[in-house]
Amino acid sequence: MAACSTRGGGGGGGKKTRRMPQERVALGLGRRAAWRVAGVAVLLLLLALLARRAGGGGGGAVWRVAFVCEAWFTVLCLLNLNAKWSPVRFVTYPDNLDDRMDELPAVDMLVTTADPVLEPPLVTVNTVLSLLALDYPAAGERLACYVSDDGCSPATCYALREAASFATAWVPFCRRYGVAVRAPFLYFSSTPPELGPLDHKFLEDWTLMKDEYEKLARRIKETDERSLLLQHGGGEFAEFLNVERTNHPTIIKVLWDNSKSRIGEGFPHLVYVSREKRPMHRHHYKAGAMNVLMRVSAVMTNAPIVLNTDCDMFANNPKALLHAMCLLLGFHDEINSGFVQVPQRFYDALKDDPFGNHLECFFKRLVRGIQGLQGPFYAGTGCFHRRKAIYGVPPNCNNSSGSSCHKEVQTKFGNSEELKESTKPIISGDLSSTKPMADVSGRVDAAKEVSACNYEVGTCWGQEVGWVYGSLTEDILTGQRIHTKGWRSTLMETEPPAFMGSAPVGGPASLTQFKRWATGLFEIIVSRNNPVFSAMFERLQLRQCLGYLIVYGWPVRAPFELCYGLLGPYCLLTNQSFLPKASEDGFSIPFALFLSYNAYSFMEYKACGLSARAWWNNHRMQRIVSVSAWLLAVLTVLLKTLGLSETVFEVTSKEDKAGTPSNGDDGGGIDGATRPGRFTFDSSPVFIPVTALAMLNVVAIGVGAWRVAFRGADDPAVPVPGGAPGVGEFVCCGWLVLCFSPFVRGLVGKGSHGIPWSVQLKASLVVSMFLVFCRRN
Ligand SMILES: O=c1ccn([C@@H]2O[C@H](COP(=O)(O)OP(=O)(O)O[C@H]3O[C@H](CO)[C@@H](O)[C@H](O)[C@H]3O)[C@@H](O)[C@H]2O)c(=O)[nH]1
Ligand SMILES: [Mn+2]
Repeated sequence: MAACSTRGGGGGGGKKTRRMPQERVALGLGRRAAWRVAGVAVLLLLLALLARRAGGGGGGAVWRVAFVCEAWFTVLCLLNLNAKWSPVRFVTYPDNLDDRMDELPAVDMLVTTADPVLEPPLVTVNTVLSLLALDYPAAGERLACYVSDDGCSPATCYALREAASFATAWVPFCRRYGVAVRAPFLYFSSTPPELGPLDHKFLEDWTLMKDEYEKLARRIKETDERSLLLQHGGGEFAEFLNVERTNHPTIIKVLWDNSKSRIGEGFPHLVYVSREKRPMHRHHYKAGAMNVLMRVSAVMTNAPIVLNTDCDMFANNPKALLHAMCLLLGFHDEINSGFVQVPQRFYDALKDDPFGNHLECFFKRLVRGIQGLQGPFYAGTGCFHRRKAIYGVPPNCNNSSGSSCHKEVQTKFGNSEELKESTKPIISGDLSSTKPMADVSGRVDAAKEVSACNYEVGTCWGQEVGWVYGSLTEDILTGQRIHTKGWRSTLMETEPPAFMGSAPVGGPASLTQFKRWATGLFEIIVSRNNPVFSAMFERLQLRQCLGYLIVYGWPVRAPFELCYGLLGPYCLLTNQSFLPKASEDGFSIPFALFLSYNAYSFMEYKACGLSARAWWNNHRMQRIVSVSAWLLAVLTVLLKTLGLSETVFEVTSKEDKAGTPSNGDDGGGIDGATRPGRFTFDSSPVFIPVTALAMLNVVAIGVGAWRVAFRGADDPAVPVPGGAPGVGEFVCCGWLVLCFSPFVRGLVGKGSHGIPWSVQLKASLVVSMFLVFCRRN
């Protein structure tokens, strides 16, 4: 690919002195020092423990296993220390953009959906409506919204068409009254805001809008695909007749062309895209869908900035685009903002994060830390990209448009003349010069050409260009590719949060999501995309690379945590120890480590404004996830590497809370037969290891206690190195039982709160095998 020299200046920033629309804020000196000292203290304790083990004192196989695991924990501690060393935050001031309103770049907003059952069309419709109603100067000319439907569902297409016509009233309503939440389901789930005594007109409009939304929601919920096709057969939905989800040509529908059917100031174009699918062809899940949307939007509107959100992540702050512009235009050099990521937030969040998937502490501590290096990871949704960076072009490089490069452009982007032409202004990097094309409807054929499933053959799409293939976590991998080219990224933290989505609830859904993430992350480590290569041979900074390794290291934790978790029960069962005795002076090291590590992570949650319960839930879920989802992910990838299986993107089910707004109960309380915060189970193998570990630890504590009570009775005085177990081993097992308490309760629970007997049976078998193993040793 074209190698470019780095020149300063350039980019979208102006040279005149202007009020800066963003400000970089570092953590106060005192607090930064305190965190560093605390982190170093934990690290020193780990090193002390390792030194003690290396210097003898115990011995035996268990000590060696413990040494290896603790060495790994020390590596993790070091990586974390590196990442969290100098945290940074950006504050944005959209008002300071006032004098540039005419120059703000066009934005293409890309939304993906994949399954009309797991992702009900009404959820997607709310996301799309919230995007169409965003505040932006000349929104009708500068914004366009594209929805990719991998489900190829006429119901989704119909829902979006209805949404477009609802938007003709909804968008002006939002603008007129400065509506705060522009996803109608959420807006209408509470009583109308009080605007003052004179707002009779507002109340009237509000009631009318709510009524219209309820009708829309009902229409969408009541359509089924079959009757839609029968009713409209041959008509508008004819293209969906006789198609299979995995085998169909491209369907593209311009549902709203602002240049044709304009009302008032207008609102963004809306385009429905269902890319071509063929059974023999690999489609690369979301990454493939995003690449098609990139090309379709390129030949239609070609905005230099691209916003990407999942179908359930609605815009929650009407000024989201303006805040993003503060970060995209607010630096003098484009290199600083290759992309702008919004921390994921969840609108229906259960109290205290019972499933450990709200990621709040992750974003506030780790990602802000990384922001002090090269910048946050790309998290898949709520992200503003420069099209140029997505095209694999390094910052401040604009020489790919010369005629000598024509061949190169073709191999990179493919054969479409329209697409090749569209890359020129993008690569030049001038955000304001790229005027969106007016005639969207006239571009459908060009768009179909670039959505064909063999368009990418022989091009750089999926590697050097676009979303990167080869991992189920295409997001972090694509972000890494961008950082590797030398770009930096920023985190956009606003109040209220720019986007809100839904987090999976319950054991099976949460663990499936964690498993998919870990599978994707592990796929990256064992591939040529490993960031260590990028740091060695390209422009990924070393410390940023170490930051990536923290996240990629999640699945690698599994074997170590599993072994470490087995040490306690093994020692209690075989009458050995892997920790110093309470009477020995070495005991103070693991004791202090246990206290200080937990105090440190507890303080992190407190500093993020989270409760003690949230800390505990996350700690507990990390232990559970490590030996369930992470473990299975590692096995899946190993099987894939051996060519025995494929990894599959299992879409998270999005609960349809976007239905007709509930009357009366507007506190958002979720009711239903299962209590939402409690762990639920199904017969998936992911539950077997933790169930087995929970059983094993309970048994081990029992055996150990029995031995203490009747000490010496019939114990053969085996001279085990390190001696019999002490308080340390009991604490380890007890702590694990506490962490696995949802499973301990699940052993006796009923319905979905109980662990299915098939899982219990398999877990008991595993436990029995372990007991036999212990007797042999
Ligand atoms: O074949 C597919 C599969 C998924 N998707 C879309 O991908 C998005 C994310 O899927 P979801 O099931 O919601 O996964 P999450 O774990 O919630 O998503 C996070 O993690 C994913 C990587 O595992 C990223 O792609 C997402 O952006 C990120 O929000 C959704 O909009 C889907 O419609 C597709 O378009 N095509
Ligand atoms: Mn999701």
